[in-house]
Amino acid sequence: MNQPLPSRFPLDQAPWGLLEGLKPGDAFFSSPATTLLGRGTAHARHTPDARPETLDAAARELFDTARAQGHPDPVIMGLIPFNHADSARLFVPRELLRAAPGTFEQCPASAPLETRALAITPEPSPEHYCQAVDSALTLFETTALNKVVLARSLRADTQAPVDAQALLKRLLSINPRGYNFALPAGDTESLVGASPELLIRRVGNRIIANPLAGSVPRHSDPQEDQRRAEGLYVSDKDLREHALVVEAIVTALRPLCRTLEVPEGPEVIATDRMWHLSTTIEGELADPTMTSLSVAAALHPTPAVCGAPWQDAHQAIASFEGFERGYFTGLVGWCDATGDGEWAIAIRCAELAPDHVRVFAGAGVVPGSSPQGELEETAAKMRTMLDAMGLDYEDDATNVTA
Ligand SMILES: C=C(O[C@H]1C=CC=C(C(=O)O)[C@@H]1O)C(=O)O
Repeated sequence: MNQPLPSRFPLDQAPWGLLEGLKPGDAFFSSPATTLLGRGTAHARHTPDARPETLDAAARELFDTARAQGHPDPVIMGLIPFNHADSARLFVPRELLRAAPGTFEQCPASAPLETRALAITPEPSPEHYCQAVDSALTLFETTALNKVVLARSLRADTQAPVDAQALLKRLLSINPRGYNFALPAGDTESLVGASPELLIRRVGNRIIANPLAGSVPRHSDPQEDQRRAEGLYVSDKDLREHALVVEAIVTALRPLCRTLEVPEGPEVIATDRMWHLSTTIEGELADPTMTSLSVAAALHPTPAVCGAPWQDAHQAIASFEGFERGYFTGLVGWCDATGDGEWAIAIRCAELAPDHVRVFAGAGVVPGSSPQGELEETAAKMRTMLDAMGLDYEDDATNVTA
């Protein structure tokens, strides 16, 4: 299922050429299956909330409006927030260009950006984060909560706006096989990232999900790096953390699917900075009219970004995390008028604003987690974006006394 999507659209040019055309206000999404550049906006909906029914209704309206105005084959691109109470941004681009996937590896290597930061502020502080993990560990003993994903962010005030196109080029040269994206996230903001995680791809009645959970930072020494990957395979804590995600996705997909293939155990995959436990689940939809967006909305948020049970985890995040996630740990992707599409989890990403950037990362907390371990995991995850922007930041170890 990682071969190019059978395209009903002409392939306009090589992927790299597509990226060269990215302008402020445009939307770019590349995956192992396709590359899309949405130029401008023909029709948009900023939904009042991100509940599945609201998203479905907004998508139907967008397709109807686009067709009524003469668009023969509209495609929706968009950002869906973590929180169901927040607004999603769905839009049909004025012009859509598509390229075949997979040739980013042959593209010229791009250097990291040289971002000048006036100040870098952790929001919340490392100390607050460690206390949040500690509070979650207490909840495991006293409530039904089994897992919660706790996140934090860094705000870097910048002298000049970070260039989304240059940042994407760098991300594609270090993560050519991931889900790389840049989409407008506000009047002057955009969300740019290199996610390793596919929530759902639909091609006809076939679907594929690729949840990740259970992680360890990579190491510059190849032997130690290998040792860490092997350790992840047998880490009880990480396998439990992973199993909860697979279980939730399988439970949500079963009623939607005629067939579902679930491997017995996870494999280990690498990004530039992390090793992750990964499971590829494939199935055949029972109702082939169900769109990629509807399937994504039915699954979101999985315990890879929220926790289990869902309501308890959501409550713990609202009580302990101390910042608004917005589109971070939401969804980014596209859906065409036949329902085919891809929705990746919006992680390993940064929000770019004219005078600052905000980088995010979260980590799954389960019984057996340690505050320091999760702090280090989130620091390592943030490095993908910090390195690409050329920003230096280390948590101040003296702050961290949970
Ligand atoms: C929430 C994030 O990662 C999720 C996805 C992969 C592995 C994860 C983990 O091992 O904790 C998280 O569930 C993030 O990267 O910010």
